[in-house]
Parts: sequence; structure tokens; C-alpha cells
Amino acid sequence: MKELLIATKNAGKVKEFEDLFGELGFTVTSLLDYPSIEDVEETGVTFEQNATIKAEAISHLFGKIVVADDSGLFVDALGGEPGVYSARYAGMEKNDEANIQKLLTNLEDVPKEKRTARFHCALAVAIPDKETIVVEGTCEGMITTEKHGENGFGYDPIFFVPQLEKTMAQLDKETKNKISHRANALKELVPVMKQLF
Ligand SMILES: O=P(O)(O)OP(=O)(O)OP(=O)(O)OC[C@H]1O[C@@H](n2cnc3c(O)ncnc32)[C@H](O)[C@@H]1O
Ligand SMILES: [Mg+2]
Repeated sequence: MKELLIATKNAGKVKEFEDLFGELGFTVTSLLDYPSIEDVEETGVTFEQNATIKAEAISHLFGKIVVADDSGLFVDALGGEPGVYSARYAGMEKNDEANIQKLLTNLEDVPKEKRTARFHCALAVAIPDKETIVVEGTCEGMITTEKHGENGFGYDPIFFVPQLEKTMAQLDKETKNKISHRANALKELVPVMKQLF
């Protein structure tokens, strides 16, 4: 099996990448396996920039191909917030529950039909001495008024997927890994990974 380092400390993402890249014949390691490595500062204003920053910083450190994911939620009624600040929406401790509660509060007076949103994911592949490659994926949905479901991570309990009539957190992982923004970005990455490995 080929090994692939993902420049993330987000356990929810790691679990999904273990399944998604596992299907492509990779074993996944992440920055959770290297706790002494500092968080890479996300100074970009787009998901693509932040994914590139994370992938290139860790690729330079390890001298090998590294994938990074920068992802989050655009909510139309909030002018696209929280966007690239999705992880830190309620503060630097990046607490999922606090992020959810802040979003629900900010959407309190927004009627059901106006609660449209989309998850967005940028995946960057940093390759030593070569151009970084970035692919992106989205998933359309609506923000619910309360949480439903225990699966997944982050904003999943309040992200309703109309075509499945469930929140992301009510989906089993196989189904989420077919329709999510991360799965849609990864579909774009498959030909690239086949060339690189
Ligand atoms: O930067 P890394 O180390 O990858 O970890 P992170 O958690 O900081 O990740 P991001 O900067 O990409 O921020 C992602 C935010 O968007 C949320 N998010 C991303 N993908 C998600 C998904 O599939 N389901 C629910 N929330 C998601 C997640 O909870 C974070 O709040
Ligand atoms: Mg982050």
C-alpha cells in the first residue's frame, strides 16, 4: 500500500480521508501522528490559498508529496459567512458545538426557504520541486433550525441535504463519502494521484 500524508489535525477529516484514499490503495497518515508539529497559519482568503499554504508547508518539512484540505460552509443569508473562517467562527478553540450555536443564532430570523448554503472543499497536492495542484468540490444544502444526527463532524448536524432529505450527520459514512464536497473534490484528484503514484 502507498502511504499518503494529509496535512490536517482534524480527526473528522482524517477518518474520511482514510476511507476515501483507502479505496485508491493508499494508507493515510496525518499531522495527528506528528503532534509536535505546530498548526500551519491559514493566512489565505480563499480555501484554495489555505489548502496550498498547508500542503506546501508540510511538504517542505517532510520532503514528500502532501495533500491538504481547506473546507467550510458558505451561508447565503449571511453573505457567504463563515467561509474560510468556518473553523474559527465562534473562536480560536475551533469548537464545533460553539460554531453551530453561533450560526443558528445568526440565522434565527431567516425563513426556511432562505437558509440555502453550500459546503466547499479545496484539496491541494504539494509535490517537491513541482507546481502544487488544487482541486475543489461543493455540496449544496440548507441550514436547519436544530441539530439532527450523530455522524460526521463540524457543521454536519445542521447541514440538510435536500436530495437525501437528511442532514449530513444523519448519513452513514459511505453515503456522505459519495455526495460530500470532499468526495466531489477527490473525484477531480483521482487522475492526478494515478499519475503521481
Ligand atoms: O486546517 P485543518 O488542520 O485541516 O483542520 P480544520 O478543522 O482547521 O479545518 P479547516 O481549516 O479546513 O476548517 C474546516 C471547517 O469547516 C468545517 N467542515 C469542513 N468539512 C466539513 C464537513 O465535511 N462536515 C462538517 N463540517 C465541515 C469544519 O468543522 C471546520 O469548522
Ligand atoms: Mg484549519
